[in-house]
Amino acid sequence: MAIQKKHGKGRLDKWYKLAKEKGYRARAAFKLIQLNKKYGFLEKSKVVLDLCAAPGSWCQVCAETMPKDSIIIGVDLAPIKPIPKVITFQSDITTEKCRATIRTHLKTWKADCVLHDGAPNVGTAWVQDSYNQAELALHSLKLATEFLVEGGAFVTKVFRSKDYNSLLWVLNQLFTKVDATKPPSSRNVSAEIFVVCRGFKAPKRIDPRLLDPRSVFEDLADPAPNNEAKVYNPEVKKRKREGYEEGDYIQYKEIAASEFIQTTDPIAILGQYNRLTFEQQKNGDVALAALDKLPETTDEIRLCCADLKVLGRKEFKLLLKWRLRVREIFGFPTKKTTKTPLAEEVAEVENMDDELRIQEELQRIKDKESSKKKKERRKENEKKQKEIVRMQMNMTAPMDIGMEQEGPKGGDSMFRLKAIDQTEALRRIAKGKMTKMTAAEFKKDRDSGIGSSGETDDESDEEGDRLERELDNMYDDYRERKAAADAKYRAKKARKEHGDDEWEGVSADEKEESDEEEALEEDSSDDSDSEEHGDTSKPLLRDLDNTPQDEAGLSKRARGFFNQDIFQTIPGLLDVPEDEESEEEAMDVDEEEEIPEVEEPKVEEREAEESEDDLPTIEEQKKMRKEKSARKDKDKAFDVVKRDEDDDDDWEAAEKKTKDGRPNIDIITAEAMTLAHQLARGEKSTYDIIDEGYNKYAFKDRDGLPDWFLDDEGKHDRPHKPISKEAAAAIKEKLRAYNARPIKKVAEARARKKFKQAQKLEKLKKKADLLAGDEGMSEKEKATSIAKLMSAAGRTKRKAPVKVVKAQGLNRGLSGRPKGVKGRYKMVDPRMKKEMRALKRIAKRK
Ligand SMILES: C[S@@+](CC[C@H](N)C(=O)[O-])C[C@H]1O[C@@H](n2cnc3c(N)ncnc32)[C@H](O)[C@@H]1O
Repeated sequence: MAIQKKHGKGRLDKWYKLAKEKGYRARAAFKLIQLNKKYGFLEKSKVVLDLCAAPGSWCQVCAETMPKDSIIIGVDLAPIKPIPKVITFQSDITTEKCRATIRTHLKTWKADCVLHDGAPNVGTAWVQDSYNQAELALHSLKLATEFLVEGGAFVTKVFRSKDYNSLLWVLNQLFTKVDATKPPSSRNVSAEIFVVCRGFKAPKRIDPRLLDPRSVFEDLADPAPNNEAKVYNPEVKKRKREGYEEGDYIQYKEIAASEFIQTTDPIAILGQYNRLTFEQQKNGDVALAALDKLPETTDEIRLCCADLKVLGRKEFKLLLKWRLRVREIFGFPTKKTTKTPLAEEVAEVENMDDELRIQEELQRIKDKESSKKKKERRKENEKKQKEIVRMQMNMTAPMDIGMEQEGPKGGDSMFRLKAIDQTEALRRIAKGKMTKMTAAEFKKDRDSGIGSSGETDDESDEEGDRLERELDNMYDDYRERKAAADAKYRAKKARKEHGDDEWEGVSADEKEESDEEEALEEDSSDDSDSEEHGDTSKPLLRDLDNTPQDEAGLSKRARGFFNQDIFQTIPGLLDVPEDEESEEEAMDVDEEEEIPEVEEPKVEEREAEESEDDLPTIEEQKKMRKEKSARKDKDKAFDVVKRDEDDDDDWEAAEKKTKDGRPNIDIITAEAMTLAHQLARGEKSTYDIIDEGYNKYAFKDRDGLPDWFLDDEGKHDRPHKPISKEAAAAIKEKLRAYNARPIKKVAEARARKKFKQAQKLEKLKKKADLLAGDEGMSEKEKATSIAKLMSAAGRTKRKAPVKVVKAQGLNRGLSGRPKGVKGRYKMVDPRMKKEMRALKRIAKRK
């Protein structure tokens, strides 16, 4: 593999050529393109500050990538040729002047992104180069902290050197995300690396030391770590032993043992030095003399101190222990006495401790909670387990173990599958897995030292199966009992007993299915109704039969049907004991009273209302027309009934479906009425009705017939049951009453009016009471004031007259206020006006 040349033509690599081709001023453009491709910070930015921008390829990329009308400011020591849409100026980014110029350009704006690709003049010693680079990066960071918006991004170039970590540490303090990367277009031979920092924290106050190169790269880059508490780590030792420090070319080094005692970084000493010496004469150290005399300074220790390079892990530990003991004797701070001797320097460590403490606390709470939950679960499981055993021994009913969930009315929940399903344990029972699961859980608990269960999985399985079977049986039982109480079911059963399974034209299977469906439907529908359930079937039966039946054996619905005038002539149909009847009457009256009575306006009144001023609005007129046509439709349907009065046979022609295809309920009701009438009068027996069911329409051979034919047949090929005159009259009456009812809107308006009047009256009453109770007034005064009050209340406020607007020309068919009309207005249709006048004329003539 050919090694890339750093100088001469070796520089002209593919990126160089590509940059030329694309018109970028430097190959560096691709570094930004690639960084942005990875982190996408440019697309989101509206303001960018490019520090050390010459010759300007990064500015070019920014102008291309950022949204239109973005602000791009480029600064460099060297001049930058103008770039469209980019502000450039010449300045040293480390100076105050540069900062002020940027401020004048940005005004009050903040940058979304600060870029720094600065490189100091290279060529001096490598160490110096890298330091300058790091320093320049720190300067750019300083500018970034001033101009960046919260959450903004900062991209800087650094060289991997000993200052790199310090810089990274500082960046991490100021940004939420810090990533170091080397884009593909950056030469491998180059030590440069790019750090992309996102989510600027924008702290209100930044410690100036954080941005001061001297503190960052001297103090922080190589701080004396507090290794007090650290256990010996050979890795550390190894790292420290690597090579020689700069300007440190002495191979053999020794240090006074007292230094080792006093230092905060004993591991560094152990790694860097060959010997810990006790030679006092040489050092004249009092501490060393004391140390030398200490009984803790054993021969073994002295031997270890003599040659540190040959020591193993065990010996290092021995020396560290000795140091701690001595420090205690000498009264130096140890881990026991103080946690952070360099509290000021390593303030972050303190924060870390806080964080750790919080985390520990959280973890402790979590553990406590989960153990509490476990305990509860275990208890619950134990309880259920016991109950299941008791149940198997017929000592208890399933609901005692939570199989039953109280319904909203404490209802019939024993077999409400949904409710059962809500109980996790029961879901498991239903699957026959509960005990298995429980056993497994118990086992798990037992393993973890919680709970106990002596059951095996197989036993649990058996139990589960048995429970499931029991539950199934009980459910079947319940359905049987419930269905038996159902009138519908009784009727079906009776049909079955007669061997009339095909009576309804349904196969036995289908019937069974529908029966089942019904049972399920009842299940759910009866849930809310029933009040009790369970061990006794009595309340269940009573609840299912909840449809109130009167003494005549009729349900409320049936009573409503037979209460129609048509049946009044039939003696004994609705006979009930007198007291009960009167009770019911009273109830009816009450019910009637509750509904606001709405009087039907007399024809004259209506006519009076339809004076010129009160002509219906367009909307009302439309509605009225609709209603009129609906009434006409009804009348048409009613024509059929009319015909009956002339000729009963015409009923044969009555259509059971209206034009829109819906069943003609009036005809059907009339048929039902007739049938009921006949049954009630004893003109027909149930047997006759069943017998009538066997007719030519009951059996149809549809095989091979086209759909259109079957459709047509379905519509017309039906039996037409007779309708009696009484039934027709009843329906007619019903329709008349229906037509006579005011439209909903009118009824509502009247009810509103009534309500307001009542409110007004209430107020008046109160006022009159107050006046009457006023002792300072004579009786006459009271009477006159009350009379005044009454007359004032009687006076209605005169509303501004309603303006009548004729709907014609442009106004016709328009909804909303017509142009140039203020206040209340009414749109009238002149055509409607004419029609109504004509109607009046005709009525007069008649
Ligand atoms: C690698 S070039 C920048 C290339 C640039 N990003 C581009 O795409 O065209 C490094 C630049 O840093 C500039 N520079 C170095 N020290 C500087 C300082 N203190 N203030 C301003 N610019 C500086 C140099 O003049 C040089 O032009």
